[in-house]
Amino acid sequence: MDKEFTNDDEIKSEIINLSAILKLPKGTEAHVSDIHGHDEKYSNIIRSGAGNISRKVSELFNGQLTTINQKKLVSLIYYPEEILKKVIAEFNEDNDKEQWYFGTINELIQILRYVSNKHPEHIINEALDKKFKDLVKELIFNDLNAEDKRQYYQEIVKGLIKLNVSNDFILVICHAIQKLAIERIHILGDVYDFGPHPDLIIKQLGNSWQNFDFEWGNHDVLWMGSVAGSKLCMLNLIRISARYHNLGLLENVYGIDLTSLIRYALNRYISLPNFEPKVVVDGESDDERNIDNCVQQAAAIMQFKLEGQAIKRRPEFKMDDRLFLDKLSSDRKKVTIDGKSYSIENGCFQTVNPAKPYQITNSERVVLIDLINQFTQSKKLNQDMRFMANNGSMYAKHNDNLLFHGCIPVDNQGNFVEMTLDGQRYSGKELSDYFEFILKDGLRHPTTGDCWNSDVIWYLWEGANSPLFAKDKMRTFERYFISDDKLQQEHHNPFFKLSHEEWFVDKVLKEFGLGRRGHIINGHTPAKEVPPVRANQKFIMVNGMSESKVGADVKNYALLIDSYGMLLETLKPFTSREEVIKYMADITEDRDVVEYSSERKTIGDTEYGEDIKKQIEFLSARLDD
Ligand SMILES: O=P(O)(O)OC[C@H]1O[C@](O)(COP(=O)(O)O)[C@@H](O)[C@@H]1O
Ligand SMILES: [Mn+2]
Repeated sequence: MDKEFTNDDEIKSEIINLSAILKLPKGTEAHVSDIHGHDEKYSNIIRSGAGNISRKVSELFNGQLTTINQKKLVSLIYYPEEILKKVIAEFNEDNDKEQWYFGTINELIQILRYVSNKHPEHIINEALDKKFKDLVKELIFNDLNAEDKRQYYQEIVKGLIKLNVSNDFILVICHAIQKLAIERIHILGDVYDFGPHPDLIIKQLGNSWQNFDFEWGNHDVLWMGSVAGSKLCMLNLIRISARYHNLGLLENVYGIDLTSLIRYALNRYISLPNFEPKVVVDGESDDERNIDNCVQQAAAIMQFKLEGQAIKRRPEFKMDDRLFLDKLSSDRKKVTIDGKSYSIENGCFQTVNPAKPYQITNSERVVLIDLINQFTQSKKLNQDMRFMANNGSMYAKHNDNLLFHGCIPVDNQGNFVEMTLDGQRYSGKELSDYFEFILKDGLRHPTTGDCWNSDVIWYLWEGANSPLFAKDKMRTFERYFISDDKLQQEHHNPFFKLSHEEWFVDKVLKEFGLGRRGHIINGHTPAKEVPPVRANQKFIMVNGMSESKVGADVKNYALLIDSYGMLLETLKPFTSREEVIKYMADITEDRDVVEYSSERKTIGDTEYGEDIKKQIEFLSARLDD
């Protein structure tokens, strides 16, 4: 309890206040996923309240404002700085401009009032910039349409225009609407990957007004694992960064000097078609493409070697079928897999010693030591990864719902898969708990040597029983070198097939101590052909934003849970901030009700409400003393 009370009256007043909060409608939660480092896309989601703001606007103004005027209002709320400039520049007459201010401020105040009605006054106070706090509150708590108040309101707006502060006033209201539209944001993994600025997402969250939590994704683990000292996590991360022309993030943001790696890569490798970076970036030079290509090869080969060592060190991971370097033919043009010989296309195995294929060379060792020291010591990387670790978990339970990135590994019958790790058997919830313990422990005790923590953290990236990877094998080797569709295919854990069945969802919820009225909400897997809502509305797959990786035909979603139920927002493909502003594009393409109850949920029905009830009990006990 933070507050100090000096007398019983103060305690009584607090009890009354807290009891009243319990009766307010439950705040809106937003679930998004797979941001993959695209900060502008993330910002677009936050500014639009994950679709909640346009919904509020249409609820309020359908029948009053045309669709185009609603659209203009909505984009003003999302990007007030830019849209204001654009709109104001279009007025020739002062009178028109004045009328616009009158109308717009009135509409914005109505929206702010609407999104405020769920929040206790102290939250509204926090959401408002102190510059105009009293004035805005005066307006939102009054009915401006009442005859005697209209005059009063008009004088206020006239004053704002006369004193030339109406733009600032609009900014304050728009920002407050953005803040109050969502109470908590759940980020279902893969904040990091190939996108240009995951660091800016972390920065935004650091200043976040909303409550938030991460449910880590497999890519996040690569980044956290690198800081914990896992060379395998680091090599995968570098390989992917080069593949998507994103090494600049490491160099410019995280201060990792890649000189030794680049020099080594250019020395030992020449560009190959199978290592062509997967994106073409405006203004990128041939030299840069060559670097991306060769670095990818250098990282891939070191990865395959160190993977071989880890697989042999850890038989319990059961990954022997991922050992390839000892199955190359002597001319390195063929590889034997499951007794069958396959042609290697564009191999780059010149540093692989046939006698000791998993041994790294001296030059590789020098590069690796340089890099892993830098990764574990980068101040900024440490800060951001600790932020991810401290605000995240393998899964979260929130108001009866179970949230995670990928899956809970099961067999075809839906039995939780057992793994023996460090002499103990784990499955289901306990397996996830164990992985979380190891990841956090690894970050608390970073070490660049080959240790248990590092190996387990790497397993989380690509092991068959990793809840975050959620597939059988990561076919990196096959996808680079063997042109055989079947061999390149990765198969999802049976969890996904079973996720259509209600009994199975109930079973998973039970495993995590949750009841049958809960839901499973996850990300990771783009819903291409399959519906995102399954198992009698108990399973919702929110794949937020990975269309840039898997193609534009994949739908993006955000799930909103408010006091009435659940809404699935189908998000429009995001191009860029400039385009969104230019076309005044809304975020939502479609909106589906997943669950609706006319009986509104209150804060009293939530976990936050449970905390408040405990506080009330505690305070009441003090009164009885
Ligand atoms: O498209 P790329 O760059 O080849 O990456 C494919 C790899 O990414 C993964 O899909 C993992 O990334 P996601 O978590 O974003 O799906 C692997 O399963 C797969 O091998
Ligand atoms: Mn993922």
